[in-house]
Amino acid sequence: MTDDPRAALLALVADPARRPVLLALDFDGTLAPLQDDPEASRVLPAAADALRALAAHPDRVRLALVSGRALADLHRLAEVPPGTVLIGSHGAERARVGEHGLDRDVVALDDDQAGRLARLGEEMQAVARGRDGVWVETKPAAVVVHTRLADPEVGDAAEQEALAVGARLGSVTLHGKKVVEVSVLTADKGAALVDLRDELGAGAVVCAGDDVTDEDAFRALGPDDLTLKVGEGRTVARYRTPDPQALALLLTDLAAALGDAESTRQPAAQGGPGA
Ligand SMILES: O=P(O)(O)OC[C@H]1O[C@H](O[C@H]2O[C@H](CO)[C@@H](O)[C@H](O)[C@H]2O)[C@H](O)[C@@H](O)[C@@H]1O
Repeated sequence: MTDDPRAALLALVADPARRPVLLALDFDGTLAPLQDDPEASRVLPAAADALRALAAHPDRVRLALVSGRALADLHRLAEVPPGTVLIGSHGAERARVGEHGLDRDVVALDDDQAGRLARLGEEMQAVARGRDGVWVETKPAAVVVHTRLADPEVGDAAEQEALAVGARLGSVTLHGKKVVEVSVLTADKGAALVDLRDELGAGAVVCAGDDVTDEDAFRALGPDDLTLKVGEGRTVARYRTPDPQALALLLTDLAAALGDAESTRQPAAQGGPGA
């Protein structure tokens, strides 16, 4: 078995027995380099071009973004091609990108969940209050405390308090990169990805991500799938690539390989030269 993710990826997608391959990609830190301001996050241009090219081969590859972002944010910022499935809020939200908008599921909270979400919002605002660089993001089923802009000791103290709030009020608490997210639902990226794979009848999954929540997705997959950690840090993923730029190159190579396969097939199918 190779340690080269490029060779493994191209071999997997070339195997007719594995079609279609579900290409499931995290957004922040994977397709989009991390930013101080989450509103500034965008898919790298080379990766965006590759995704558009890959979307032209739905018989070979299906695209999904699997993110912790609220679905509406993910759709607005990622600008992925029609046909792409968006999994947001770490699996709690899902939609498919259409030509004219989102075909989406709605998050339904019961009274207990809605009540805990409201209290989480209030208590997390109290955690951030008076701490420079600490701020709160609200999602349909979760509240997030961000500390990337804070001094390390200020951020660490805020994260510890946020974790304690999560232990009291949350169903799931995630401690990611300079972020504590508390959800009132029990979704995770792994369960959402397995559901999507089964629904699509995918022959294999390629999954890339950079943060601790992506480990849920890696763990949920099998030895015949391809898991790819982006960047440093402990992982259960089989392969590693250094950064989003390197991932964009892999996607570019994959799109080129599918394009080449298409262009070598077409002349014969259309009665072209040599037919
Ligand atoms: O699952 P992901 O697509 O990786 O989303 C995880 C979280 O991403 C965002 O926060 C992270 O990225 C920000 C922009 O680069 C960065 O400023 C922040 O420190 C990171 O934690 C997003 O704001 C969260 O809602 C997502 O859960």
